[in-house]
Amino acid sequence: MGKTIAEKIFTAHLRDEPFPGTYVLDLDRVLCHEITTPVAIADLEARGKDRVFDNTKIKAVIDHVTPAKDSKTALQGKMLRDWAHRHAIKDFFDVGHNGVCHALFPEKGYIRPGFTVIMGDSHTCTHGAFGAFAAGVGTTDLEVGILKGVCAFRKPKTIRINLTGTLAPGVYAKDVILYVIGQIGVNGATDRVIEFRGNIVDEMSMEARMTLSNMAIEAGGTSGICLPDMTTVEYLWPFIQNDYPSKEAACEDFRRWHSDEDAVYEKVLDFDVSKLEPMVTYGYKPDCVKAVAEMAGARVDQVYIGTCTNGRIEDLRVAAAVLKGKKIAEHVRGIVSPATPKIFKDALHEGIIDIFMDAGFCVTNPTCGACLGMSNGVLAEGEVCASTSNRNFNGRMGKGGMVHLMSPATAAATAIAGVIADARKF
Ligand SMILES: CC(C)[C@H](C(=O)O)[C@@H](O)C(=O)O
Ligand code: SF4
Repeated sequence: MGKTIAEKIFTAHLRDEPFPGTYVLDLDRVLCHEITTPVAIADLEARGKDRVFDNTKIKAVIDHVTPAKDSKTALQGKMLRDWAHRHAIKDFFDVGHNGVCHALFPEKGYIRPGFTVIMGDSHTCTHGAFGAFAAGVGTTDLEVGILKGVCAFRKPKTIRINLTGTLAPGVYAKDVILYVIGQIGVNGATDRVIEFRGNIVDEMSMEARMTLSNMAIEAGGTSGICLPDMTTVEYLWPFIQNDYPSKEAACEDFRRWHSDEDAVYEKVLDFDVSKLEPMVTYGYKPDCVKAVAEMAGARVDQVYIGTCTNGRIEDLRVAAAVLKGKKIAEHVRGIVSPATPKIFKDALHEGIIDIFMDAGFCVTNPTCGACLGMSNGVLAEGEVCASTSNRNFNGRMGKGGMVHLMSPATAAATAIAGVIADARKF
């Protein structure tokens, strides 16, 4: 019987099977940020176990609120910083070098096909875009991961989602994933691995695949995996060029992680997305999804472009193409947070930052900040934000505030119009 990519990764990393169906896996990466890791660190310290399994496999960043906004966030940052220094964690990113974890770590080349990755963050599924098994975990698992480099998972049941057809101009990975979540629901993939397949995924850039995988958790998915191919090789090439004689050789090697033709899936879902239109959310759950056309005209107070979903250079390019030479509506506060310092610099050199600023946007340093309503753009009661992020829970960006999720193109058009708008009309 054939195996899925997740099953192959599990087999290759199996340390122990304490109960049937429960696999203890060796970890290639334990990623850390300043909101959840300090809790694990404090507990390890209290238990006299302030150790790390391998300081080269642990990567850490202060990203959620940075620079610190108050004493509490300053302490969270300090705890992570002191811990990273104490254990000589070389790949630790602080003010001036830091960015949103799920954009920064892939950009640094830390994620490879076939890897097992955990982090105390629900959007760890993003890294599945590289053909890795990447999952968000709670404090206890994070502690064990830090200490021993292992994590227990249940046998991976996989839902294969085939995305086929041709994406219409102005329709992006974000529209695809919003549509998929709208179709399968916020519990549609609970405790399941989603394997994204089909020509639409094959044709996507790594950035677009990360957008897709990023939101697997919004359908309950443990991980959202894309199969590694030449696009993966091209993205990783600066980091792997000494390991392979050629890109073709790397690509061939990555094929180890392809699901077998006769792999068994719990479910196979087919979506032809040729007729798909730009999508937007309307309620307080990510599966409350409608076509932008149906929501056009709904007023917004703020437009936020950034985050681990859509704060990458490709996203900023798309938004800038819509904004170029235009001004955002007077009543709209436009905020753009390039997800990493590299993205910020690239955007600067490409003239994208100029376009945003000339349009009336405020450009923040790379941080999660507004995405989870912690800094740099918290909403007031009753306010509405058009956002390129991944969560629209009630009060997510500020108590009493409402969030509409959308693509960077739709967000840019919405900023100009001051109401939800279709970028294809601009
Ligand atoms: C702070 C962190 C635990 C949280 C998560 O796990 O997702 C955050 O990144 C979010 O998006 O809400
Ligand atoms: S950008 Fe938003 S969703 Fe992503 S890790 Fe940060 S807070 Fe979580």
